[in-house]
Amino acid sequence: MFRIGQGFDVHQLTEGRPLIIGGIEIPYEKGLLGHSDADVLLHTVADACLGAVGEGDIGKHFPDTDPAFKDADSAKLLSHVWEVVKTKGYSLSNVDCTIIAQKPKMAPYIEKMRERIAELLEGSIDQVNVKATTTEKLGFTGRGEGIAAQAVILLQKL
Ligand SMILES: Nc1ccn([C@@H]2O[C@H](COP(=O)(O)O)[C@@H](O)[C@H]2O)c(=O)n1
Ligand SMILES: C[C@@]1(CO)OP(=O)(O)OP(=O)(O)OC[C@H]1O
Repeated sequence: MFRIGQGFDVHQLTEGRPLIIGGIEIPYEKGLLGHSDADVLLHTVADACLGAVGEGDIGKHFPDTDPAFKDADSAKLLSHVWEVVKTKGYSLSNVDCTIIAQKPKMAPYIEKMRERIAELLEGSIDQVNVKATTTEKLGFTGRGEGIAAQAVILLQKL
């Protein structure tokens, strides 16, 4: 039995924060703003996982009003979500993600992101795809005001 889920997330770019995407710190003049470390890609994957198993979204599991999640490592949040998925009897078939960012260039970091996501979802790198696109300078991503990410995941019953 298969279950599909999709995720979408956006965080604002601001000065004075590290840029962490897919569990990887990327050298850049700005970082993403959030209650947690604001890892837009791991949040998106977590939401896709929760969607696939009908468990709501990360805001339900980790409220942004809870001080426990202030500056939280999103890898830990995704690991917790993955435990929920496993408890329901599912394993990873594959996940496909897109980062939407005008800058910086993601290409040098994509393989490391795939490795980290595969590790967190207890799969192999060939089960994880990460892409990046600009929006050709259009919209909030194109103006460099924020970064968005989306993901589609397929889970299979163990
Ligand atoms: N932040 C980004 C955006 C894009 N890339 C890579 O560049 C390719 C071309 O992007 P377009 O938006 O012009 O289609 C894209 O396919 C990615 O390989 C990137 O590394 N980082
Ligand atoms: C991750 C959480 C944790 O408090 O906070 P944020 O970093 O603000 O990220 P968001 O994508 O808005 O999701 C809400 C929260 O679950």
